Amino acid sequence: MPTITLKHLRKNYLNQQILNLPALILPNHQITAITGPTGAGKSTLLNLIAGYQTPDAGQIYFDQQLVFNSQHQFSLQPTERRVAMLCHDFAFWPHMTVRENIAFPLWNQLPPLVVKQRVNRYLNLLDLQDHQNSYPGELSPIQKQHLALARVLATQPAVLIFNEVLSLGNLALAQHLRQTLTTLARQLAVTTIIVTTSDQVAMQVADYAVQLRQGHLQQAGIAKKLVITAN
Ligand SMILES: Nc1ncnc2c1ncn2[C@@H]1O[C@H](COP(=O)(O)OP(=O)(O)OP(=O)(O)O)[C@@H](O)[C@H]1O
Repeated sequence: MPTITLKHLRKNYLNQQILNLPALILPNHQITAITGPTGAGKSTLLNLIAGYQTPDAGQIYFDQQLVFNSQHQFSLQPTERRVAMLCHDFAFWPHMTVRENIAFPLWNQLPPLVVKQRVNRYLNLLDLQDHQNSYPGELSPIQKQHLALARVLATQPAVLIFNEVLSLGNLALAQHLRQTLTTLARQLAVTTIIVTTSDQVAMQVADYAVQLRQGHLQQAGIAKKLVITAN
């Protein structure tokens, strides 16, 4: 897990400042939660870290490696940052089997035998062996969650990010996904950043928590010591 260091990070939309973080360090804990009410800037921060959006100013480091610097217009692509996002809508390839969905992102990167071994490992981990030749449309909601996790974990990212705010359609399903994700992240030692509106969720699942309010840092520290504030 890299320690993620943000310096003088700013993001505007239409001349309105929506994120302003003079200095923030996300230490190399296993699970970090970014929390705060709607509009606090959580998704924006996640997207800036991942490289899906570009800051208006500032620098981002993963450990000592510079991944973004506004002064030199330098920005590593998300794949170069080895950041992967667990998609809330899962976005499977419907015409590919479960096995093919997990293998597809690996085909251009690894030799066929390694892909096969990697896919077998994650099929086993997520209890999907018996469904490897099924199509995503034939899976239960829980199995779809497991496929989404297997597919993203099989890429072995340096940082896995998940915006659970976008996926709260069904509370029981959302809880299952959060639980499975955090259990696996710890078991596999995958650094994970979860975005949530709930301070309670942050305290339950995370090691470190960053709380935002209106684009500013409210608190950052050990998740269990987060001071819960009214939204
Ligand atoms: N593409 C955009 N254009 C204009 N304003 C935007 C855009 N994206 C986000 N914003 C604004 O930036 C602010 C922060 O948005 P952001 O989505 O990062 O907040 P959030 O904390 O993730 O909220 P939520 O919990 O609802 O997802 C909000 O006021 C939002 O309206």
